[in-house]
Amino acid sequence: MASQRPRILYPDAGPEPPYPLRMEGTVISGFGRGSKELGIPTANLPVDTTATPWIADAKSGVYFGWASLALPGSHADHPGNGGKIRPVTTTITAGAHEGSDAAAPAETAAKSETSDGLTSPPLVTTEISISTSTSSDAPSTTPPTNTPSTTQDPSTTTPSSTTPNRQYHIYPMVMSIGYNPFYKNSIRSAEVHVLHKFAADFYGVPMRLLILGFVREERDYSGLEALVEDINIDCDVARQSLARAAWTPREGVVVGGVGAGAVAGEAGSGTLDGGWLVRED
Ligand SMILES: Cc1cc2nc3c(=O)[nH]c(=O)nc-3n(C[C@H](O)[C@H](O)[C@H](O)COP(=O)(O)O)c2cc1C
Ligand SMILES: Nc1ncnc2c1ncn2[C@@H]1O[C@H](COP(=O)(O)OP(=O)(O)O)[C@@H](O)[C@H]1O
Repeated sequence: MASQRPRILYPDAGPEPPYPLRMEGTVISGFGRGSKELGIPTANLPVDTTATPWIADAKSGVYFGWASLALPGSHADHPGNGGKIRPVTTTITAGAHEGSDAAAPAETAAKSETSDGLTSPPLVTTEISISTSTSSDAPSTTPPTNTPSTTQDPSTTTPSSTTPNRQYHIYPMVMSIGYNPFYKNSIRSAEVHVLHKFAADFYGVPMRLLILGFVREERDYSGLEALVEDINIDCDVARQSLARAAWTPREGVVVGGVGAGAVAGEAGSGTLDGGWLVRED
């Protein structure tokens, strides 16, 4: 049963070779189904085997790790945007290896919050930063497309590719690499669900990924609800697996609060080398 899937993967000691794997690019549009059909938006990166040679041989499936985003200062979720961001105290889960059904029921999963980690049962108290926006989902302002674009989306955000000294902020993430057998895609995609509730889209924004482990193979499903249920469990697996010191970056701002004792904005909460995620271009 899906709910019996283990929630913590890999030893506490930290990622094992070939991880961490790195990938970076600019967020492009996909098929527009993530938000609308699944209630789980996914930020797509181009699958470019020149820029990312390892991806040619990477097993299709679900992975977890950390994403960093260089959001423009004008974006509501930019951590430096003091007017829109406030610290709150919340709780997160760690330690439930199996059996605890922390996943949202399939029928409520699409509308329940899956992207900010706030619905997990409590165990570890931490402090996180969240947007004060009351937006219940992440509506895309991008027109629907029939095929995923391979170029930068005409974004509503400020293009940051020309911005010097971009500042990256770190978020936990879960991602899919593959052909989405439920949708029978013919193009291989790399799509990241960031475990944070954003008030606005971030097409065109530079994103880096530090992939720390493999969760499961991609599957076909008899219905949308079963796919959403599994993705919600993937999110739980990522949150709980990352909530250990050796899996949490010691650098930068970790937004989302899954780190071992992590306090958003406080460096040094983990022992993982996350320098690449936040280094300036
Ligand atoms: C964590 C995660 C796991 C996923 N697992 C599967 C899967 O097992 N099978 C599948 O067909 N699609 C899977 N997907 C992909 C979704 O079907 C995909 O996000 C959706 O088609 C939206 O695509 P779009 O961004 O192009 O609109 C997964 C996505 C994520 C983020
Ligand atoms: N938590 C999130 N994780 C990933 N993308 C998000 C999130 N919140 C908002 N977004 C935005 O939503 C977009 C993805 O929406 P989606 O409906 O999957 O469309 P697309 O098929 O174009 O990727 C991302 O490119 C990003 O701009």
